[in-house]
Amino acid sequence: MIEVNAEGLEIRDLSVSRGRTRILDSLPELRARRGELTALLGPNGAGKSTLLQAIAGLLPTDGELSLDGKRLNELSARQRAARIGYLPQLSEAGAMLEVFESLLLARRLAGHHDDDANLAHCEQLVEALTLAPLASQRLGQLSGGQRQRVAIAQALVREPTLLMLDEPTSALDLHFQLSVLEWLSREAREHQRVVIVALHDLSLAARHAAHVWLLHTGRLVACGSPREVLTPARLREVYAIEARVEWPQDGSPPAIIALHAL
Ligand SMILES: Nc1ncnc2c1ncn2[C@@H]1O[C@H](COP(=O)(O)OP(=O)(O)OP(=O)(O)O)[C@@H](O)[C@H]1O
Repeated sequence: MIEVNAEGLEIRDLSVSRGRTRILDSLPELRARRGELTALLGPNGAGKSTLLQAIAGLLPTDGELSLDGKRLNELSARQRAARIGYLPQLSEAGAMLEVFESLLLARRLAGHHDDDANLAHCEQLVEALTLAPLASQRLGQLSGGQRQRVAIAQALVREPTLLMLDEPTSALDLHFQLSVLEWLSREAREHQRVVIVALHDLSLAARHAAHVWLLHTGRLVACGSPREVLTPARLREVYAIEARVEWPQDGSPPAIIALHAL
């Protein structure tokens, strides 16, 4: 029986600077719920990575960030690492490690110390993400898309309460774009995790996200369901594109088609 907990991640009046430059400016109250996939959207330079890094504790912040009612800045580094999984945009770390080894290591670093359970969990995940053919290859020998799938597994294997992935599908082929997003929304639902995914593919976001945060030049432009947020007028304003937005009545997936740049 899954315990439903709707608290999740809460952001209030958040500002983030890098050096003297303010990148995110007073984001108002925002919530990412347990059990849901939240898509973080916005054009290049909008502040998506900055927001994820700030939540992960990698950048100083003003304002409030809490997870299940507990303020993140009051957690120790170890407590944060156990609760939060963060997959950066590009990661080249650990090129000499083998894939399976890297998963075991990620799990131990997140505070899971039962070796038998760790082995069983990693084997299960490798199977589920169809990584078995890559299990004994070194990370440095993988293609960009294969490395990205392993990095997603490294974030998942930690079983964090809050899982954040920065453009996790950027190097993936069409099959894996769909299956990774399906996997992430199932992870959120079945394990009541908070999952936040920064994406550029608006159709994927519309199809898989329960909730969308749309950023533009360091500000929150809109949040809500994909259908509420992703309107042609807003896409014109934020992305400077003319787009066709389709929400079919027959249950087929939504589509957001960029027609031309303005
Ligand atoms: N390490 C850094 N030092 C200084 N400024 C930075 C740094 N990283 C990003 N910025 C600036 O912060 C702003 C937001 O960048 P960020 O990477 O958060 O955007 P993004 O929405 O993730 O963009 P993209 O879609 O291109 O990945 C940009 O103006 C960028 O130039």
